[in-house]
Amino acid sequence: MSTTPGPRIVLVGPPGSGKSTVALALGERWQLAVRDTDSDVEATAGKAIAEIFVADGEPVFRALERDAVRVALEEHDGVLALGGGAVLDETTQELLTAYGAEGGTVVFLDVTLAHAAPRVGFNQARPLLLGNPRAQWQALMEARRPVYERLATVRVLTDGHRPADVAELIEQELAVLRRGEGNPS
Ligand SMILES: Nc1ncnc2c1ncn2[C@@H]1O[C@H](COP(=O)(O)OP(=O)(O)O)[C@@H](O)[C@H]1O
Ligand SMILES: O=C(O)C1=C[C@@H](OP(=O)(O)O)[C@@H](O)[C@H](O)C1
Ligand SMILES: [Mg+2]
Repeated sequence: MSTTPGPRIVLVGPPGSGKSTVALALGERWQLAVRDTDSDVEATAGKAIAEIFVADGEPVFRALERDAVRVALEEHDGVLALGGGAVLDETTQELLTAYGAEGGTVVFLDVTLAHAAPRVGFNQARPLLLGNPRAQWQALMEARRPVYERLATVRVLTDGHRPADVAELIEQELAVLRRGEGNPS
């Protein structure tokens, strides 16, 4: 296993890719603590994300999120799930690039619209998807895909896999990478 300081693994990807759920599955599988920056932001703000968007606006949410990611990368050593848009922040991009370069694992949980749609149900809990949720999701995925791909050290397509199976796929991918680097697992 990696001796890189910071989280054992960081999950990125669009809403509905399963970051929060797969983080819990990985935590269970590896017996590691699980942290989610969306929960950290809600705890700091004392309100739900949708409420922050409505009452304070997206820029306030993004600033809270930037701080939450920085702190979690510094002090969390288990499984870390980010919010889907966290990677758009430049500081966060720099931190994740450095983390990856030092041997950290950033997994891009990929998913197609057809599989993301039934998962998120496109309800009120995700304020960015209000209006025309499918079109919004597609537009944000198109804009973000290059960023997810650039920052990730591993990509796993989650279509048709249950969360526990995605956790297993991630473990398999990491084992393949370790073998490629000449390290016995
Ligand atoms: N691989 C999966 N297959 C089916 N449903 C999933 C999968 N991953 C997550 N879900 C469900 O989809 C919803 C959104 O998952 P979540 O983990 O919150 O995604 P994210 O954090 O990436 O937005 C949840 O209801 C969750 O139970
Ligand atoms: O994609 C985004 O910009 C967002 C994704 C959400 O997290 P999930 O990706 O965990 O749903 C949450 O951070 C917020 O609603 C904004
Ligand atoms: Mg989430």
